[in-house]
Amino acid sequence: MIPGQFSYHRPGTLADAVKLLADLGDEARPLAGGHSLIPTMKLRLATPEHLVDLAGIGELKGIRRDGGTVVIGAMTTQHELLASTDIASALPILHETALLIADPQVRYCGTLGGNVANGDPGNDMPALMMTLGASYRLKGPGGDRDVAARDFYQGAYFTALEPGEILASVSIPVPPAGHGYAYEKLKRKVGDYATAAAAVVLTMSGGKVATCSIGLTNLSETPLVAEAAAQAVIGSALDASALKNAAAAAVAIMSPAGDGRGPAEYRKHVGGIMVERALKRAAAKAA
Ligand SMILES: Cc1cc2nc3c(=O)[nH]c(=O)nc-3n(C[C@H](O)[C@H](O)[C@H](O)COP(=O)(O)OP(=O)(O)OC[C@H]3O[C@@H](n4cnc5c(N)ncnc54)[C@H](O)[C@@H]3O)c2cc1C
Repeated sequence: MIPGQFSYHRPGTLADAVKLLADLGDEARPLAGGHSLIPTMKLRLATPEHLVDLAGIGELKGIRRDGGTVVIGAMTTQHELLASTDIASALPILHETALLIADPQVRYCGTLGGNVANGDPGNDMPALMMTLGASYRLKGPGGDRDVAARDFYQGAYFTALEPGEILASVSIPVPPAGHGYAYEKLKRKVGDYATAAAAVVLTMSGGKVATCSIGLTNLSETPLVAEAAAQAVIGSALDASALKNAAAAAVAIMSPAGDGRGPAEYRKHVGGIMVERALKRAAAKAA
């Protein structure tokens, strides 16, 4: 459980970090909270020769409102998300989801940027970011670009990040006032990754679902957007048959691996239940 040898770098600006990563090449990795990368290095599943610590870069921190969007610096910790009254009021589902990640010790160190950049299908934030229609600002040697969260995840631990690019911030459109939301996560014990989880953001009008977005965590090698499941409830009063149709449409796109959290069929089954529960709870919260 001792990592291989590496050199440690601590740039003070984002520009310096980008330059370092470009100069050091393939064997360099950004280090955020270290709560995924360091355990992976201890298991020798990753053996980077250089770690570029982003902790000293002030421009990667903070939460600010920009019109109808909340912009969150990549190095903002999950604890800081939970402490933010802006997040609690504008993006309550982000508060709810952050609270379901691991335990306080992990949340003090783990960052939003590290959580979404890692490409781990078990992480909770990626599916939520897809549900909310978030986009990621990437900075690299070739300049800046914005990538929609929905286009970012390409395979397990495989994302749209190009070599040398750093995820600088996450921009999240604020859902309309009165929206309903829920993140339902089944886990074996407090602090565990999801066996299956579903995020729902919806609006209701006249007792019927007007808009709906559904995301799924740890039910495939990437986070998923369940488009057909959302379509199955739009226009309905969320009666039993609409809920069943939505769950079935979501299950149809799931392809989890069987692992210590259960066989694939079990995880798909409970994934459908998470979708139903999240829809019901979100609708009950909608104004
Ligand atoms: C015991 C335990 C339980 C956990 N349970 C959960 C859970 O239930 N749900 C959950 O969602 N997470 C869970 N986590 C993960 C944790 O929440 C962190 O979010 C996660 O470790 C990644 O964030 P980090 O800041 O630690 O990133 P790091 O570990 O520092 O980095 C992770 C990866 O992302 C890259 N990276 C980091 N930041 C950037 C950036 N800005 N730009 C480009 N690349 C970057 C790194 O190079 C590395 O490859 C758990 C972790 C532990 C140790």
